[in-house]
Amino acid sequence: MTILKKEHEEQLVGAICCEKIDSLLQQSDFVMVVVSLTPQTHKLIGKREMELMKPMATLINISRGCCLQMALKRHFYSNLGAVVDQEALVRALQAGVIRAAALDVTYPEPLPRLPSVFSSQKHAHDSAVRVPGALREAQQARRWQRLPPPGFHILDMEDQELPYVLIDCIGGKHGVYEDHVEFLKKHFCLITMKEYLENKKFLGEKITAIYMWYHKPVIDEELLQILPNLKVVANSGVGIDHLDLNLLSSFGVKVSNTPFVASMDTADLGMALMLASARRLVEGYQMAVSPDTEYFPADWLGVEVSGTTLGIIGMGTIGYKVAQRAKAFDMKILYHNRNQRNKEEESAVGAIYCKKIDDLLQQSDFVMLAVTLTPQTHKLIGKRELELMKPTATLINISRGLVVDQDALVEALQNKVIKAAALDVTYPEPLPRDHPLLKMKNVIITPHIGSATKETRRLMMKNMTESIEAALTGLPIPNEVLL
Ligand SMILES: O=CC(=O)O
Repeated sequence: MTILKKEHEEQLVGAICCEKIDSLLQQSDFVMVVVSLTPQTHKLIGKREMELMKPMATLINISRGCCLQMALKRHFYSNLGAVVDQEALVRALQAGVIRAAALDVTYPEPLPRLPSVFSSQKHAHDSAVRVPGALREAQQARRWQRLPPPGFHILDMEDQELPYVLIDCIGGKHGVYEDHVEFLKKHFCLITMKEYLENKKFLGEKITAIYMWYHKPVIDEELLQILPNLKVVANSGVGIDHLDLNLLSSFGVKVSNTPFVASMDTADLGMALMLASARRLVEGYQMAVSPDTEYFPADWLGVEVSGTTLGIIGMGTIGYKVAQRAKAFDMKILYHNRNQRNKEEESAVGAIYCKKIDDLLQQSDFVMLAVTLTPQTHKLIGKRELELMKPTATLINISRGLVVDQDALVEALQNKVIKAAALDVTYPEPLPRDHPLLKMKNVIITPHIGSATKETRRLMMKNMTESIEAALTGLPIPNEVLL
């Protein structure tokens, strides 16, 4: 807040000083508490402050939950304890005043085991302090399933003016999000797979586009044969490895994807996986909430990220955004890519090109995979490549599971050829529940969530709409995937 007084320091990091804490609280999506605990900062963030925060905001505390000296001298500081008023925080989280909290510090430490809102709530096994927002979203998702799909009327005159676009279904686990439907219905007459199957002959002739939301509906030759007027498949996300581009092209069907909107979120997730793996976040969380924890051991260590070497394999839009983020962590950045980036792009992030992937593998502390899955990148990282990596290195995969030879990875982790892995993607997805990767402490796995944020998914939907409209009016298709 008030520490960055000098203008040049502010400019260096692009920080804006808020003289009043209130204005910071009101504007921030994430509020990170980094102050020392003093009598002045004691319970600096209380009920009033939390109520000033956005309902979607997250409070992060890496300063002090409690100060040992103060705890010891509790009789002197009977009303001292922490920078955050923890009781107020619990109430704020329970009431949905703020979305979430992420705490490296609490008072006391560890928190009392049971009963405690931090360890005893219904969803205490989730990897975060309770998040009322997430509960709300789950309830909403359930509500979607209960609602009948929005009506589709073939005879509606207004609908007939709109292009007929095939979707898989609405709502549920795999369907088009219900809150996207209002927007989509302004542009298209949406036909669900179920409706199409019930009226194949009529609708087959009318459908001119497929809106492929997370790989659904599945497109095969049989479907293409029944859709003679199909012009375009708009695919959500970046990866198109689930599509047979040659087959689509042989039917004269164009394809688009949404490579740019998903790149920031995917790069963020790459960083999150790298940090979480290095700092053993998942294990740490489990220790913090375990009913058996009596003290926090001082010999429980992770490895540092700042100042180490990151090797990025695949320097496309996502890889480059990872590099931009890693630069802020003072990392040495190596990259391997089919094509070398130009000098300006390289120096903007301080990245060094490795023409040979082997050089990158040998030098990196973290190897991050951000390539597209193609026949050339299929099992790009196998036994040989893993053996080239440092025994202290971590492999992070935010691209596609099949870029890595998964059996070789299991073996490398078991034999300590490399230290750890953090994977957003595997094959298959999800992994069979008895898969060895699921049992390893040095492996973090997330459920393919690179682009899984509300805003990005909405932007994706808008991109897909633009691509369909362009294709149907004969305009150049934004983000057309070329063979
Ligand atoms: O994996 C996600 C995507 O391809 O966008």
